Amino acid sequence: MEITVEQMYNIENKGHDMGFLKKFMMENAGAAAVKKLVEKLGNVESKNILIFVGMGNNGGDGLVMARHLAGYGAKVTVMLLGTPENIKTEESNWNWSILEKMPSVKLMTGGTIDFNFKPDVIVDGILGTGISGEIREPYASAINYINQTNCYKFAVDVPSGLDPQTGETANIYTKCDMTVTFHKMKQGIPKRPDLTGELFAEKIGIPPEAEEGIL
Ligand SMILES: NC(=O)C1=CN([C@@H]2O[C@H](COP(=O)(O)OP(=O)(O)OC[C@H]3O[C@@H](n4cnc5c(N)ncnc54)[C@H](OP(=O)(O)O)[C@@H]3O)[C@@H](O)[C@H]2O)[C@H](O)CC1
Ligand SMILES: [K+]
Repeated sequence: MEITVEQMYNIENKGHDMGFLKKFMMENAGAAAVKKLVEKLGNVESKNILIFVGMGNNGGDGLVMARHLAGYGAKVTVMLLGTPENIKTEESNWNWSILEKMPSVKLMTGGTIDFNFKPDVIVDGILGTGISGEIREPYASAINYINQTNCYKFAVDVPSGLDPQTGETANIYTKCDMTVTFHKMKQGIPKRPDLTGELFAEKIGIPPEAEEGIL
């Protein structure tokens, strides 16, 4: 079953109100994404994994992935596309704070695209269901870097720049090898298999009762 982005936000909010906090959804989303990525790649130990993180909860999912991937022994670098004080949500901030206590994860901020290593894997945690309009900097430079870099690319929830509701693309967008969306498939995502690559919808523990009156 495919649902609308509006339905997804309503289900998220109802689940949160039931006590299954967005922080728990984010944890399960990041964990599910890492499970699929590691299943696909096999051993990620010592692999250079570069995670681009937007300032919203798509970025938050990327922050959770960073922590889990460090646990698998990957060499993780997080590029926050802004400054930590401008992280939009409490649940994203919570995960950023954990990473600040983890020397095993390299944190970069501000969005200046300049790395002294070639990534084996890039994770696109830039934009998800909160996308609106032309892609602004530094998100645009990050998307261009991802498309210009030859490595395995993984999209969190949806390739950034692809509208998960309509399946239309913004002025620029990422082209990925795998996409993991959460809870249920959003209507626009399956329209662009050329951008999503292998596509999965993973459950993240939202109570089925959170869909009552919405689906
Ligand atoms: N569905 C679920 O059960 C869960 C979903 N999760 C993840 O949450 C995101 C949606 O998070 P949200 O914070 O609502 O939105 P995004 O992170 O996608 O984007 C918002 C940020 O992006 C900026 N933005 C928006 N459009 C543009 C643009 N064209 N150019 C540049 N920047 C843009 C926006 O900035 P503003 O200034 O506009 O506020 C925000 O900073 C969903 O996709 C999932 O990944 C939960 O984490 C887990 C459960
Ligand atoms: K994304």
